[in-house]
Amino acid sequence: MASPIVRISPNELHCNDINFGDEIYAVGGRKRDKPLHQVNGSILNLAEFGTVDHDLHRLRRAPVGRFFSRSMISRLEPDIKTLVRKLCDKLLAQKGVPAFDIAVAYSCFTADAISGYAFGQNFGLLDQKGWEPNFHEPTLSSLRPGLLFRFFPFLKNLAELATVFVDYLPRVHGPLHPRIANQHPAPDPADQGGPRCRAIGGQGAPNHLCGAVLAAEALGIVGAGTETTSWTLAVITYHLLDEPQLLDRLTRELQDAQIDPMDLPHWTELEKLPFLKIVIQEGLRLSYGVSARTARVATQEDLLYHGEWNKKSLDLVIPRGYAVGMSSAIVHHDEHIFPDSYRFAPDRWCEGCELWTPDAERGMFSFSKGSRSCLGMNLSLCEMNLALAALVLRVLPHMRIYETDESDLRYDHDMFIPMPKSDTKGVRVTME
Ligand code: HEM
Repeated sequence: MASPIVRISPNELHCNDINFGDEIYAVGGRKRDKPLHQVNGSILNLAEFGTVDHDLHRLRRAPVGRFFSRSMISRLEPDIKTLVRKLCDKLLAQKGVPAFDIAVAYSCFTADAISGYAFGQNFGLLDQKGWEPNFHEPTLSSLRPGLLFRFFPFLKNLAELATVFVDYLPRVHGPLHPRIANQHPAPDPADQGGPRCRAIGGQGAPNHLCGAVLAAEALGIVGAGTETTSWTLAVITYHLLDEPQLLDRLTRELQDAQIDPMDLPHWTELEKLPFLKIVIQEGLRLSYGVSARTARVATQEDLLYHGEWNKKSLDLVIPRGYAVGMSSAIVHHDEHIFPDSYRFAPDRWCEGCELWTPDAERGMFSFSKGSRSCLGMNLSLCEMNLALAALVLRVLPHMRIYETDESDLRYDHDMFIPMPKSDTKGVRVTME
């Protein structure tokens, strides 16, 4: 068995021990940078997501984070309910249409939700006739060169060409730039960067960066808010259709609670339904969120690791300045924490049930942990609770899996988000 701490490059360690997770992904003022090599893989260096420095990250996250609290998401809830109804109506109207990828359909829903919130006007992807264009493909295209950028970061300057080619970009990418520009006009040069720019870019953000900072933040939020939630919904949908007894059990729970899919209750009420809750939890576990190893650098303290290896005690000092990371795609398949880990088994989250282990909650890394954990968790939970309740009652009884098996969902390679095998045709379904 490999050591729980393994050196994976001259500057980085990988950790496979959940007991050390709270040290790596610390909170409470313990500073954690992101390694430069890691953020080099993203074109979002100006957004909070791609910010190396702990303090600058706090400065950038605070103004955006306010919009994603539970109370702010509750104010957004009526818009999400409207989109859920549109999604269900549109899926029901696909009767007789050739098989389509349900992950792409869900991506239209999540992209409309986050774009509407970010820009005040959504992309309208659920209003178009089919599922094309969508934000799915553009997101994958922007993630594809990530590894190349890590080693040759100067190549990222090519992304600047997007401004020149904005009119030739896919229809959903093109409007992004002008939309941001219109809503956030360039600041007065006398205004030291402008209040909005300072809020998002950090004190002292130079004027010329303002548009770029806002564009990076917008792209980060729309990108992060689209593919993650939609993939979790697709994974859950596949398993509910593949195992009808799970769908029956969830349907019964929703019916017993008298949930009306045309007049959904508050998402926080849905969250109280025990089976819905663990179905979502299990979907999050098997969709991983981010599969990449995301590392943190403790800049002000050495980290002391105390664990066990080969039945002997293992004590290590990880010097400050050194990157250490974990990956949900590995942790979520730790058989000590999640036995029979590839099986979709919601009951593993119920204390005392088959496959339950006391470490399960602590072993959940889908939204990451600590000061740089997912900013959009509440939005995502709101979307998933509302969408699943309506889909189960209205749509899934008419949906069938089409020429898709588990190999079309299973994690095959990492593109920051988890990717299935390259020749998959997606999680295809038909409507009857
Ligand atoms: C199932 C849904 C989602 C999952 C599993 C998920 C997962 C994650 C993870 C693991 C991270 C940390 C990445 C890292 O360490 O580099 C993250 C960060 C982030 N997520 Fe999510 N995410 C989800 C949905 C969303 C949504 C709906 C939004 C919408 C705003 C969002 C916005 C963000 C942002 C802005 C960050 C960067 C936070 C920061 O660096 O301070 N995510 N997410």
